[in-house]
Amino acid sequence: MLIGLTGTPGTGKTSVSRLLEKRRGWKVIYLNDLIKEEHLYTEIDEERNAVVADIELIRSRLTGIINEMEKESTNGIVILESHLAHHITDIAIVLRAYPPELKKRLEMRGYSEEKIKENAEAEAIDLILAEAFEWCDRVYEVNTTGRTAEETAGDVERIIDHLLSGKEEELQEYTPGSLDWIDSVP
Ligand SMILES: Nc1ncnc2c1ncn2[C@@H]1O[C@H](COP(=O)(O)OP(=O)(O)O)[C@@H](O)[C@H]1O
Repeated sequence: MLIGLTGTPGTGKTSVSRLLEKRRGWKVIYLNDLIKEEHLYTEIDEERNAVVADIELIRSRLTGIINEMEKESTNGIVILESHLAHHITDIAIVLRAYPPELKKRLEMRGYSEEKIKENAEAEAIDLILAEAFEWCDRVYEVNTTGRTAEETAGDVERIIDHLLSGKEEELQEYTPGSLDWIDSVP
């Protein structure tokens, strides 16, 4: 089963993925690294120090990788980790962080003022969540605010375990739409 773990940069996708790899033996594809390593992009945006991902190229490259990894992974779970994951997967778990807290996390990571502002504003308007609704069949939302990476990993683990056991009806607490942070960016 392929699960997209998405969310604005700084919400904790990488931290959570590393914890779940260790704890559960689930395979993780760190998509942003793969995009750069294998040039799965159309151009480099020098100004924003970012690349413009080629989603079609990524999709075709991932097909073979995912089939292989599902065979090797515990329970056949493959996590696609990236703020782009929801463009690829049918199931998306969207990590959220209250923008003022997100800003602090990104400051700790040495992001520029401009990139911090851009990401905090994207988080405030639910940008990734809205995209996930557009692209995915099933979307779950995990609020990481005021919690540790360990606790968030526990939330993601609980969602995946319920998907594996077919008990999605017990995942109401992760139903998207309860967060309204539109006025949270100073
Ligand atoms: N509840 C939480 N869940 C995940 N990460 C958290 C949480 N609280 C604080 N953090 C911290 O926020 C940062 C998230 O960074 P990272 O995992 O690289 O995010 P992303 O991969 O989404 O850009 C890490 O330093 C992590 O320790």
